[in-house]
Amino acid sequence: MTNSAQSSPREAVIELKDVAKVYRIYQKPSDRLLESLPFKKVNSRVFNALKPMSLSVGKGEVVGLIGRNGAGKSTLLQLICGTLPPSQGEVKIHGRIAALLELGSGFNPEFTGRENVFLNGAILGLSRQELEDRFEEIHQFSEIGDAIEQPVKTYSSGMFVRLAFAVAVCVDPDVLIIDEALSVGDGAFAKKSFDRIMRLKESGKTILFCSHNLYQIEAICNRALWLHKGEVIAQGSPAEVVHRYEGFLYGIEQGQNDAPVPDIAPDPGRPQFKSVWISLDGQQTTQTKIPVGITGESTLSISASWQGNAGQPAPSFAATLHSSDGRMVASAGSHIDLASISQNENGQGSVTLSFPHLALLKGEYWIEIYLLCDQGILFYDQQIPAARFKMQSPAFQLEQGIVHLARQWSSAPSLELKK
Ligand SMILES: Nc1ncnc2c1ncn2[C@@H]1O[C@H](COP(=O)(O)OP(=O)(O)OP(=O)(O)O)[C@@H](O)[C@H]1O
Repeated sequence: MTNSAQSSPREAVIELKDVAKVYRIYQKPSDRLLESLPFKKVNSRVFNALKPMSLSVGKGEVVGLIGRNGAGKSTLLQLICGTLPPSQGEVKIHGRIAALLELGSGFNPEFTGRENVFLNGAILGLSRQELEDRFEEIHQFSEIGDAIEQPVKTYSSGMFVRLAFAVAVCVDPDVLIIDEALSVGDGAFAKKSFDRIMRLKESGKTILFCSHNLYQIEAICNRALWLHKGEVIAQGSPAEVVHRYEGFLYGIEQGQNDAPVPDIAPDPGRPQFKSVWISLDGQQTTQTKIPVGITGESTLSISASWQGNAGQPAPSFAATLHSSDGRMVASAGSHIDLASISQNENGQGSVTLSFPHLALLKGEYWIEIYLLCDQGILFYDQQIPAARFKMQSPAFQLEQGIVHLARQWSSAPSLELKK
């Protein structure tokens, strides 16, 4: 892992050399105009949204940008897309770049959806004929129906996203840039979009996206880049970078660093939890905070029901177990364990995950639960915490740590141990 410029061994499709973005901040908006007048002195200060950085992204790489709000992720993506000019340095892109940045950016509000498809496609370098050939696919993908003939200023934000997404993925881009777009749109569309992104990834396209969803970064990317206050703090394998970043966020929660952690907001329209219940040794409890202690012999079960979308694959269910200091002790996901999850034709289903002989040592714990897409990457809903409980393990009273591991001992009255 490194925090300096990193060049990819693959053929580079994105190259940034010493690129920086500086904003001048004025006390009043009118000061910006006044400054252009000769001999007029106004108060302003310089803000480094992105400090000088170099970056090389190879063909077929999927790079995830992480960092807190205001870290410079969108700024970096906009510099790469060319929608923002750098204050210094050079940006080189080899190939066609399609981007999903701000909602509706690149669309002319007065033009119809159809006209915007042609305008956008032309900007991306497609000929009229190529666009005519692809128009039906784009229209179908967007699912906006007759609204394609209406000016886009009449569109809802959902319709905007659908059309923008359809254009971006159907124009056969070499590079796809996505600013948190994986989390927009309703359940069925988000899933379809996500599948399309995975297809682009599998076909060797280069993808750059930013997300606050660290699990998604680890699951999809082959490189992660952590930005903080306009600077690259670390880049390298997603598992390592996310681990370091999580440590930093954990420091924030403990008051050692300086800001709250952003939450993943569930979107309406996506599969959602309906009810969650906990059972101890088969006895259902109505409380999600179990007041009594659980011993190392107990079986703890967590059950959940959900309302999903009819005609969509059943979601995946995952749970994480945390100790009272916030550390994740264990996790389980139906997509990892290849557990079968079923739902009815109306998209309703339920699941129970049991931990027999819960071998945790004394202390307080909590469980978080998640509903994800069938591949276990796209988040639909979460409950944090879903349950809190206290372990009492009289049998292991003096043991220290978090978990009681099954063990065997051997000893010999000599210096030789049996192999
Ligand atoms: N036009 C502008 N003028 C001045 N400052 C700006 C301008 N645009 C962005 N900034 C500042 O640059 C910094 C980086 O912003 P950016 O949007 O890139 O962050 P981000 O990491 O994408 O955050 P988020 O996760 O909230 O989207 C922020 O402090 C932001 O306020």
